[in-house]
Order: sequence, then structure tokens, then C-alpha cells
Amino acid sequence: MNIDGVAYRSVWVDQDDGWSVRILDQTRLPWTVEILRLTHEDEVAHAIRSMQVRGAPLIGAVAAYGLALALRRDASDAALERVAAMLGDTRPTAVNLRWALDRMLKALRPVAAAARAEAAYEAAGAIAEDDVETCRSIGQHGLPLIQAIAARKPGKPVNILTHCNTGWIATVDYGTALSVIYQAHDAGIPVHVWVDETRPRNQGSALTAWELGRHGVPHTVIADNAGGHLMQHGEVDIVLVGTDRVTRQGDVANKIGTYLKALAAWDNDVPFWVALPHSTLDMRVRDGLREIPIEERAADEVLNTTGRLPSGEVVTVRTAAPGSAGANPAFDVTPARLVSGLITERGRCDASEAGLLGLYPEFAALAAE
Ligand SMILES: CSC[C@H]1O[C@H](OP(=O)(O)O)[C@H](O)[C@@H]1O
Repeated sequence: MNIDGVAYRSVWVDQDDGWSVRILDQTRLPWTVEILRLTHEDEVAHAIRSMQVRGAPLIGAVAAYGLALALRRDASDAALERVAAMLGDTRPTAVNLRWALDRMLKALRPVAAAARAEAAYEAAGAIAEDDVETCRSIGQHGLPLIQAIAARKPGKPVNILTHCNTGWIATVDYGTALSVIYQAHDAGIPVHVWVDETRPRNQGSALTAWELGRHGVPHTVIADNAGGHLMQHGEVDIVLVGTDRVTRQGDVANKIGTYLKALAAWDNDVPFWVALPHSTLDMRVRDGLREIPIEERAADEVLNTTGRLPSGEVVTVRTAAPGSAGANPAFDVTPARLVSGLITERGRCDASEAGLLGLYPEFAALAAE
């Protein structure tokens, strides 16, 4: 997508040196657009853990480039396995991280050490290009959902509620749920987005609101707890979210608070759709609630908040009572029964094993494991 008319992706290889990796530092948004130059796999690991880069598809792509950076210095079998394991341990919930590293290992293990670094950049680049086309296609397959709602309310905006950030900065480009919104907006369909602030890291109020504002998409930031009220009063036509892992029975792991939105949507007959690329599918897992590892992040993310003073200084302040403890599960699991459907690069399907295998028949063997 673009920033002030300049086209960007959220990760790329530096064109000047041909090997270092560039990312947007998402912890600086929406206040400043800061581009970081990563030269070592440890910097990549830090960028993922600290959420300088975040978003399920993006952390997979960035980790793939992190492996390429490591192999420039040491392309031995031991280094390949060690660095892949280290990067794979940075965050546990988004399956895209494992998917990307597994794809890199499969491509690189057969390659002679002398040729591995070049092959790694090619494989990481292929992952990035795959994500761009995949996310563009997700937007196309989700568009009919918005068109159908618009047809029922001519001249009025389609009100979409979204949670967290699923935009172009959560992927290599286009986004997932936001790819649908961008394509609807660009097709001239009047849309309005209720943007969940998405405590505690505020991916909604800081990142989604920033993205939508730059693209000219009408939107309103709301407290996470306001969504149910808006649904009760007919202010939400559809809920569109992303995901970090979808199981073979259609359970959906996503940013904390998604499950509560799904419950409110179910109770108010509001369609609840989940957008995902193939790299977010985990057909080896059936029961998401019991099998998906949920990342527990630092309590300080809940006890504090970060913002900008009138002076322009960005500061972090404590909002919780002194001495109080905090708990910070970063994701939750929405059972398939609460999901209206899944939007993928291959089309839309039910949140079920049959629905997923209808779009991805080649995964049947995996589902049988
Ligand atoms: C394009 S899916 C992005 C997905 O990842 C986010 O998590 P995080 O910001 O912690 O990386 C969130 O769950 C989004 O739905």
C-alpha cells in the first residue's frame, strides 16, 4: 500500500546493499513512520518479540528473511537448524511463523552450504510474493459479501466492525480482513468501519485507524467493549476479522477479545467472517481451544499505555493502580460454531473441515494425521 503517495510493503530487501532487511517499526506508529534496517537474525527475533513487526503473515515472512541473514554468515546445517528454531520460538500462536520456517527448511536442507544464502533470499522472496498475491485475492473473495449488504441498503454505508489490525502492515501487502474493506472502498461501495481499539497494544486505534485514515476509508475508533452495544442497536452489518491460526474444524485463534465479538454477533444475528491466507491454516490441529498455544505477554502491556503528549513526546504511563498485578493473554479462540464463514485466497467456505477441504483438498492427508 502507500504512505503519502509512496508505495510500500511492510518488509523488503534493501535495494542499496541487496541483503539487509527493511521493516516499518510498528511500535512507532501512528506517530512516526520509522524504517528499520535489520542485519542480523537476533534483530529479527527482537523485532518479532517486541512487535516492531506483527501480524500473522508478516512475522512468517520476516522470520524467513531472518534465516537468510543468518545464512550469509554461517550456512552450515547446524546454523540452519539452530536459527530456524530460535526464530520459531519468538511467538507461539500465529502458525504462519512455523509455516514459513518449515517452508524455508524444506527448500534449504537439500542445498549445498555454499549456495544456501542465495537460495534463502529466493525462498523468502517467494514467501513474500505469495503473501502479496494471496492477500489481494482474499480481498476479491470477500468483496461480494460487502456488495450484497450494500445492495440491501442503497445509499447508506455498510457498517463493518473489525478487531485488531489485519491491514497491509499485518501482511506483506494488502492485508486480510482490511483487504476486503480496501477493495470495497476502492470499488466505490460506501463503507464505514468501527475500529476496536484492541487493548492492550491498541493495534486498532493506533494501526488500523492509521491505515484506514491514509486510505481515506471512513472509520470510528471505539472501546473494545462497545461492539456488543452497537450490534444490539443495528449499527453493525458485518464483523470482519483476521486470524493467527485456523484449525481443521474451523476454530479461530485471533487477538484477545475476538471471541467476545463473536458471541455478541451470534446473539444479534450479525454475520461474523474471518479472513485468512493458506499460511494461517493448521490442519494438524482440530480442537483450537485445547490445542492452540496462547501467547502470554508482559503484564506491563495491560498496566501501562503509550501515547503522545501535546508536546509531541511519546511516553508510556501507568494506568492501573500502583501495586496491582496484571494478566495479558494475547489471543483467544473462537469456536467454529460462532463463525459465519471463512474468506480465503481460494474463495469462501464454511468454518468446518468439509468447508476447508473443499477449498484445499490437498490438505486432506494432513487432516488425517
Ligand atoms: C493478518 S492477521 C493479523 C492478526 O495478527 C494480530 O496479532 P498481533 O498483532 O499480536 O501480531 C491479530 O491477531 C490479527 O488478527
